[in-house]
Amino acid sequence: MTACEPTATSEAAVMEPPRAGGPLESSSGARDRKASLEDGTVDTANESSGEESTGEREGEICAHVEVASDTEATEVPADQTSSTQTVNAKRPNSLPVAAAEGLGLCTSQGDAEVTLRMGDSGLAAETPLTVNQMFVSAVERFGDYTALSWKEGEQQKSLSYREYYKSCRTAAKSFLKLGLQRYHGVGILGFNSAEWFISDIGAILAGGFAVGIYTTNSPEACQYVADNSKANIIVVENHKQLQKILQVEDKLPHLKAIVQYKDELKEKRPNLYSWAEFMELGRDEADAPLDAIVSSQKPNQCCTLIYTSGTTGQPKGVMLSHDNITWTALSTGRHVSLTDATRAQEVVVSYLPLSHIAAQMVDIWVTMRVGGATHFAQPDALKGSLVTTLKEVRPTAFMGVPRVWEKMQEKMKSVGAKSSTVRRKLAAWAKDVGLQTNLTKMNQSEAAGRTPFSYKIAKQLVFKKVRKALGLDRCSRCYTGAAPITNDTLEFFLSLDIPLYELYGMSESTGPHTISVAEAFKIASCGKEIPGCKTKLHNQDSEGIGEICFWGRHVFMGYLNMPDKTEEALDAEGWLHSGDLGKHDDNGFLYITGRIKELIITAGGENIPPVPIEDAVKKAVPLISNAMLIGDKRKFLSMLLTIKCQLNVESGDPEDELTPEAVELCRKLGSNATRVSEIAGGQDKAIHAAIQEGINTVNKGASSNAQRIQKWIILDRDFSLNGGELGPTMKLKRPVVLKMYKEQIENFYKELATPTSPDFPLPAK
Ligand SMILES: Nc1ncnc2c1ncn2[C@@H]1O[C@H](COP(=O)(O)OP(=O)(O)OP(=O)(O)O)[C@@H](O)[C@H]1O
Repeated sequence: MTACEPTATSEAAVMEPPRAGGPLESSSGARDRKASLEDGTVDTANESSGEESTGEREGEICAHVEVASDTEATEVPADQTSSTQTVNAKRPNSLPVAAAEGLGLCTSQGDAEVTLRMGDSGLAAETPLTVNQMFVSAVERFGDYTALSWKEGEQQKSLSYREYYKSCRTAAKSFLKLGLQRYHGVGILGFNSAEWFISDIGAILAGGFAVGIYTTNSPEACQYVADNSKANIIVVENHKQLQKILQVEDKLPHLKAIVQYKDELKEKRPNLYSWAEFMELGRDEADAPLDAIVSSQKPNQCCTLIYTSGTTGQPKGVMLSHDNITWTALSTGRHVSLTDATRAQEVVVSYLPLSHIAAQMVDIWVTMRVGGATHFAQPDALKGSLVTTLKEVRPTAFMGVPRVWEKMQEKMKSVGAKSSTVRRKLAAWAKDVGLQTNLTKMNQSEAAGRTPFSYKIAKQLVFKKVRKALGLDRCSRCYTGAAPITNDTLEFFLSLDIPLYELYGMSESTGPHTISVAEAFKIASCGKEIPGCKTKLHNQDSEGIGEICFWGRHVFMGYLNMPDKTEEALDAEGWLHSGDLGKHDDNGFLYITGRIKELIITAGGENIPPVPIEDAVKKAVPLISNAMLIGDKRKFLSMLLTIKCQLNVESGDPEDELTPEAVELCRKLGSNATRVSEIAGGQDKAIHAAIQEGINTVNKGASSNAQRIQKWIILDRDFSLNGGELGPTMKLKRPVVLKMYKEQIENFYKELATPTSPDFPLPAK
């Protein structure tokens, strides 16, 4: 397809993908990574529908941008038009590279339009839709099906698709009445709930941006997001979240109103509304102004901002277009073969932070595409109630970030450790059978298809019971993603006949880029691209490892008001550079091998990916909860370690008390410690010796002296979400940890002599 694809409301600018390493690629000079592309070190494994990129296409792109700029037809209320009119003016693209080459694939302006990356066949060629169009279609097909459900006390509540849509429209009218302007944010700060979804979609229908704010954000971090997105309205969950906004309210010039969706308002303030008051505002408003806004929206305009959690620096506002969302939901649903509600309704449990794209995609958008039902977990889901909810709801698909699966694994192990010898032996036998059978199936060897009898027995005696105990007995698809998971956890669940299908992507790719599925599953691989997307491995080394780059309609529009960062992320042809390293196997399965964005480059110039070393240490010393390797611009490597401890049930904060598993491990090592403080102080010789031994083992496997850990320290508190050391997907926020433990780190490097022995004896205190 080389022409604009007309949509129900407008024409959206479109573009077909460039061929990896094609002529356009070499036309940019500015970026380092281009040089190696020109060397021809490009993987084209997934180019089946790749088109030759030509100079003519550049011309086409310009033309399409102009078409897009000329197609504003619908009349929109006066206070909604100003930004849109700016779009219609032939504004130069904000990016120097884009401007120079006439590309319209990206922008850093919230009110701009981009060229859609249409393909000429298959899903990539599907007609682009706005969020409203997708929702209307869902209501037409699944109007009376349950869309959202939740528990209030002992009562079960729900909304059908028809009611859900109506509520979103009412919320949209209320937002407009409160003064929401086009392309301004509606911040949403709270735990997953129907109100969260309704605020999100209401904001989009009203022409604003839906902007999730992490509940763990400090007042200042909330302020940053609200200010950056020019939020006119902030929707908060409760009094606690309200206090954060009130603390920074004076510094938010665009803020007009705050809405609190749970609990009674504890105080009266002008422009503070309860949820009921808020919905009342829009209840009797006329339809016409909202309809005019909705029909003026185009698929290639921004509707959602996802703020990155800052594992690699200052949070950035990832601009997602209507098409990014509606198309990615379509492609993902197809890829994982979700069932349409008219045949059997899919059910998911919503509990992961909704300000993250993974949760939004799964809980809101993919589920809507197939008419599925989303059930809201309790706010204390991650503090322990999740499994209870899972057992009540029995989801058909379930997504957990690695930490969720690790927690389940730890819990199951500690329960298993307390069971009788016979039960333990039975479980060990069943797990062995489960692992072998699943690995055989995975490798599709000769034996595939012939399920051994022992597997059938293990399934009856163990696997079915485990699934039931986890609430996963109806769940044919269990996913992990958004952060790296260890092989240990993958194998643990595979041995229990629960294959974890891995999902890989970024906020900048509207969530998923690759997902493994039952029919194409390889342990430790993130699977293959969702249909209509392509991968390029940039600057490959001799092992075929290169930077993973994405192409497709899931690639974001750009970072809001950050042209430089946008230009860093997207090359001149529009390939999204992930900053992750990966390789393909012969069958096109993608494996993530590291993150360029967290590579340690020592003072000696050695490039060291920290995660494999950190994982190896955690494996060698199971007592360790988190490990962070230090060594960037340093003469040798050192490591910060934390110990597995209990979490406070209320706050989720790490406590001093060790987990039962950790206490037992200490016993085995000859220590009576029950608290982190007894270990962190350095007085527990047995534990120190065991950690040193584990580190020595890891050091022995190091490929060079520079890759050996020379010093380490046990910190007195585990890393946590609340503490700020971990992001919402439990990825380490390395810059935060570096800052928090600056003193301890400096102590590592104070000594004059550089230790080089792999058995460097004493840990720093
Ligand atoms: N299955 C996976 N395996 C390994 N790493 C993954 C996986 N899925 C996602 N990631 C990592 O997460 C990154 C995407 O993170 P995301 O877009 O969610 O941003 P974030 O958590 O907000 O952090 P940041 O602030 O670094 O952008 C990927 O680039 C990759 O490094």
